[in-house]
Order: sequence, then C-alpha cells, then structure tokens
Amino acid sequence: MRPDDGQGTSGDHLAPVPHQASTTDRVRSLVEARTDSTQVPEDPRFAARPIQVPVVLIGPMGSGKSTVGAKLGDLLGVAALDTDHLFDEVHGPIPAYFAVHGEPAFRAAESEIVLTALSVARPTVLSLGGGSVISATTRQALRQGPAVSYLDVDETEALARLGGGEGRPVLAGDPARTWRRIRSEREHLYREVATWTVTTTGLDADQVAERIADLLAAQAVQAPPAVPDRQHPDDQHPGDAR
Ligand SMILES: Nc1ncnc2c1ncn2[C@@H]1O[C@H](COP(=O)(O)OP(=O)(O)O)[C@@H](O)[C@H]1O
Ligand SMILES: O=C(O)C1=C[C@@H](OP(=O)(O)O)[C@@H](O)[C@H](O)C1
Ligand SMILES: [Mg+2]
Repeated sequence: MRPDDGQGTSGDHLAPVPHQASTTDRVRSLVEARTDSTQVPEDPRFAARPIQVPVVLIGPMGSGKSTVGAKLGDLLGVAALDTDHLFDEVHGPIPAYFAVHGEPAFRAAESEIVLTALSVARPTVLSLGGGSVISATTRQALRQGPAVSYLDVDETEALARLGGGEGRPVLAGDPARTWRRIRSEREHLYREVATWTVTTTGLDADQVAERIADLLAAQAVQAPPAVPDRQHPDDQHPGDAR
C-alpha cells in the first residue's frame, strides 16, 4: 500500500484552492519534475535489473544521508531526493521555520513531505532528515515496501562531520551532548524500520553508496533479469523446428 492510499495525507480530497496549491501538491510537482527523466545507472547491475522500490536513507545527523543519497542515485540511475531540500524549497530554511513555528509544526510538515515523496510512481533514492522517524505515520509507510538503509555512525565521527552543527537547529547549544541524547532516543526507531544497517564510520561516502548498491543488488528489490528469447530467429540453425 502506498502511504497516500487511505492514510488521509495526500490532501487530494480537499477542494482546490484557486491560485494557491497545497504544500502537498507543490511537493508532488517538485518530485514529479525530478523523476521525469531517465538516466543511465553508473552501476551496470541496475541497467540490467532496474530498482523497483523507493530506496530510503535514515539515520542520525551527520551519518551522510544527503551526501550518500546523491551518489547512490547516480549508481542506480534514479533521481535522488532529499526531504530537507524539498522542505527548504516549499517552506524556506529549516532554522527560520523552527524559530517561527516550532518543532511540532516542522515535524508535521516534514512527515507530509516524506509521505508525498514516497507516493510518486517512479522509484527514487530518498534521503530523510534525521528526525523523520519520530512520526509513526512515516514509520508505517517505511515498513510498506521501500528498501530502508539505516546509516549508522559513531559519535566522534558524526561530530567531526557536523562541525558546529550550523543549519541544524536541534543541535543548538551543546551539539555533542544533544547529538548523543537524540541518537539514543531515536536508535530503536531507526532499527524498527530498517531493512538493513550500514555502519559508515571509517568509510567515505562513495564506499557507503557502493555498499548499499551491493545490498540492493543482492535483494529482490529489482526487476527480474530480462529473460532472453530462448533462441533468436537469426540464430536458428538449418533444420531447427520453427
Ligand atoms: N562517509 C562520510 N565520510 C566522511 N564525511 C562524510 C561522509 N558522509 C557525509 N560526510 C560529510 O559529513 C557532512 C554531513 O553529511 P550529510 O550528508 O549532510 O549528513 P546527514 O544528511 O546524514 O545529516 C557533510 O559535510 C558531508 O560531506
Ligand atoms: O535530526 C533532526 O531532528 C534533524 C535533522 C536534519 O537533517 P539531517 O539528518 O539530514 O542533518 C534536519 O531535518 C533538521 O535540522 C532536524
Ligand atoms: Mg541530510
């Protein structure tokens, strides 16, 4: 089941508002525009057997979801979307939104974006914000089809990657202490929805993307390989039955 099938999240049942598309519609338009074209996968395994389900990256801030997602999209030959980037395009910068509307409003808007992005027809790579899994509705959608990679990272490396935590309002104050607390509060949620866990500590982003590609290639989340004709007519030998 797709997340907007009966989840009441699509907004499609609402009467259209003249000259003002709902945020759901705006997100859907952005996502559809980005998934409109096809690209050749850098990894030939996905040319023979294209990916059939959304590939979702979850994990704490600094685990590399945004960076790895873009690389993985190129490997698989599908669009890479980042729900934080979609948020920014629809609602403006996350820190300003937090300051004006608060975290609960951010979480509601974030969940709407994730569900909308998951509901588009074409498979994509979707990098979520680290707190997306707080939403039970989002977790339910993540359990219904996507291949979900939990990118794990140790604290020292995450903090080195994140620097002072600029642009991430939940880290304001004491980034190290806050990152540790948030990670321990959410770890069971990541594990609850993960198809698999990829430990990223000590790996660069290319290596993480390749590891996920290996996992995807080994799972039944791709189209079956094209079955060649048992015998092409041009290859027929004299005397073969036709
Ligand atoms: N595997 C990695 N190794 C080293 N640095 C990384 C890795 N993945 C991401 N980074 C860097 O860490 C920072 C945060 O990465 P980002 O992709 O934004 O993480 P997330 O989206 O999970 O918060 C960026 O500067 C990025 O270049
Ligand atoms: O963990 C969180 O609560 C957040 C993570 C951020 O995304 P990244 O995980 O991509 O940094 C972004 O969604 C927002 O600042 C809140
Ligand atoms: Mg990110």
